[in-house]
Amino acid sequence: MTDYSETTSWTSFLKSVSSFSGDLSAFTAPPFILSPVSLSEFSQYWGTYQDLFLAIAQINKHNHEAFFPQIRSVKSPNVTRMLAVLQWYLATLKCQYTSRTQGDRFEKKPLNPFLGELFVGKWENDGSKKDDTILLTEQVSHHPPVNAFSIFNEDHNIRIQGYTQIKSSFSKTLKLNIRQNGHAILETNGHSFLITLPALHLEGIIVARPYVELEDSSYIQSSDGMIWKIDYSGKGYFSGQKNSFSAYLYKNTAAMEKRDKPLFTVSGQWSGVSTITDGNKEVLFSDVSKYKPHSLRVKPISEQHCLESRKAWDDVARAIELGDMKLISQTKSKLENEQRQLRKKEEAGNTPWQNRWFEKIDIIEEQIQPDLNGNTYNKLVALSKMAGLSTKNIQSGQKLGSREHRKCNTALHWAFIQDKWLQEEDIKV
Ligand SMILES: CCC(=O)OC[C@H](C)CC[C@H]1O[C@H]2C[C@H]3[C@@H]4CC=C5C[C@@H](O)CC[C@]5(C)[C@H]4CC[C@]3(C)[C@H]2[C@@H]1C
Repeated sequence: MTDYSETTSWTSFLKSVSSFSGDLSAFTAPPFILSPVSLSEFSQYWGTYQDLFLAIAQINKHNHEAFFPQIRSVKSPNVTRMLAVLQWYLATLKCQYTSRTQGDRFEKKPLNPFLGELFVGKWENDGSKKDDTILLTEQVSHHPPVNAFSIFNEDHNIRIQGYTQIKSSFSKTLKLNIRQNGHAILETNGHSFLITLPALHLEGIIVARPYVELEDSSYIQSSDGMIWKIDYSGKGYFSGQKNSFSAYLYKNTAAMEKRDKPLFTVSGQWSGVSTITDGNKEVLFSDVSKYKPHSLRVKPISEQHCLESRKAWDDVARAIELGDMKLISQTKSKLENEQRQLRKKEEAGNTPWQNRWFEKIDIIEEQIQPDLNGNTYNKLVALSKMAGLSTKNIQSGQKLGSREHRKCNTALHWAFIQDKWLQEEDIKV
């Protein structure tokens, strides 16, 4: 296991980050900390556990008791569905935040997606072609960097869409703090769920072996009224285990605010084993290592469009794999100059870049009404209202009436436009 912490490149890098706050891409980190993978690939983690994702769509009043036989007090399909959503969500956290640090690997700096960068793929499930789950991601903004995604399975009638905009800063103790604007909205068979994005930070930077730790709380608000509140903690938080959490299911937000007794409490490690209170017993709820991750099928680079991530970054990725700093900066500058030329041309011709499959929705100006039967953005307004959460452009999961909510007066969000995908002619999955 290589120890980079004593290398001059890492110590000088640490000196440079201590005055850092702002856009991660403003950094030239040493080659060993650069990842050949673009950040536009990270939205795939929402779909990696296909079995758990599709199970949410399969629950109904006839079969719901079969899903958590070990939990005696589950009586309704809605509660079963909320448990299945949490089980899938916990598995996505393991993917999102630990899949790159298995074994002796450590977190690296992903490539910073260019405006319009696309990453598409599919999970081939057993059934018909229509049973494939499709992943579409698009870098809808470069300043600030925003990645939007849509994952859908037609046969199972389940889809999730959302976007994330990360803001980063280094603390005095060289912890890299990451806050996310954005959200995810899951919809299936008339039920919808608003999922807020957790805050995180990177530990282990001093010793050049960074890994992610989640912090604070996030929420999952169901259109059925119930809400999960998930509190994160880790190693060092009152000497807890790393990747720890406690999730509380309330019948609605009022019960959560009043701190009524939760319907269920699930706790443990989101990257491992967790248990659930069932009456006065603790029973196993989830062991993420038992679930089969599904790898995403991505076309070979030779068949990809020039806007597709792995094709566009191929030269840079090879240079990073060679660890050749000169070649890395040459190939990166080539791509970045091409992008700068495009922006200049658009500005000169007054032809701004057109987003491909997503468009910006102004929740405030367009006065979008809360409507659980409306389109995804009526649902965003309705679910946020149910959860008492802000829909403004602030960190995900902040309460209405919070200082950030009062200080911000914009509410611009990114919506997936299905018709734009149906009319797509150049990009194949
Ligand atoms: C100055 C920045 C720098 O180079 O620091 C080097 C650090 C040692 C590496 C920091 C990088 O660590 C990566 C972890 C990435 C997050 C992982 C998962 C997710 C979830 C996904 O749904 C949205 C994106 C997000 C939040 C990633 C954001 C970017 C992170 C923090 C990378 C850091 C740059």
